[in-house]
Amino acid sequence: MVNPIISPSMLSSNFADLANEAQRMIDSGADWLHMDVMDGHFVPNITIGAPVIKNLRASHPNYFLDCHIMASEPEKWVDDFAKAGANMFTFHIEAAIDRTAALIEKIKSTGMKVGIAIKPKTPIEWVIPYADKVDMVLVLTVEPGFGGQTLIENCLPKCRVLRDRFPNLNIEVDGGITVKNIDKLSEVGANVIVAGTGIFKHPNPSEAISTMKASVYKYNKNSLYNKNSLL
Ligand SMILES: O=C(CO)[C@H](O)[C@H](O)COP(=O)(O)O
Ligand SMILES: [Fe+2]
Repeated sequence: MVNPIISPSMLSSNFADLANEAQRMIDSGADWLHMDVMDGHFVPNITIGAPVIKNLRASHPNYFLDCHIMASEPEKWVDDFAKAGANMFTFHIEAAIDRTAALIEKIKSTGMKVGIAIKPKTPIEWVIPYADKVDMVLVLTVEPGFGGQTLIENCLPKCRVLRDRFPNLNIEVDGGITVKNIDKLSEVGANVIVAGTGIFKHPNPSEAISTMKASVYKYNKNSLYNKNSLL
């Protein structure tokens, strides 16, 4: 298995002060920074693109930028994100169902890590054929597009299916996760935790991050080790 990783969603930060907000999360114990990229077409919202990643990379060379690409044509953005300094490029399989293998290879060829994301209503069977070819699978636990939604619990069995079949896979969960429900995610084998509202709106973000990390350790302590660390 792999390491517990906490990746605060910068969607909940003050974008006008992004560099300081990112630093605040790292100082609070974040392992990665989750960057939500929305194109206004795949999802009904627009956020940031590669220029923002480039500026954040320039001011903070060592941060792991975990880019969640909610775009209808993910292949269009691979080179821009690679040049901008993204570490992980996670695309939605719903946007690339007929060309998933080629897209995985394209992302790998740039040196970025590859993730595949699935929406709540997408069956887990769609990603199983690719799970041993990528660095991470992202199981969305809300409909993508907005922060601050409620966790959809019927997404959780997908993590258990993946963990049982792929003990060394990074399984990321994203949407509606807080210190109150983190144990449910840890219990089904998720090891990469994204939280926006659950960290930024917590009175003590550093405490929220350490509570989430402790939960992942607690439920997976017999199988967690460093071998496949992405850091
Ligand atoms: O991908 C996302 C939305 O599409 C966000 O990463 C996610 O919703 C995080 O925000 P919150 O923790 O507030 O739900
Ligand atoms: Fe996200």
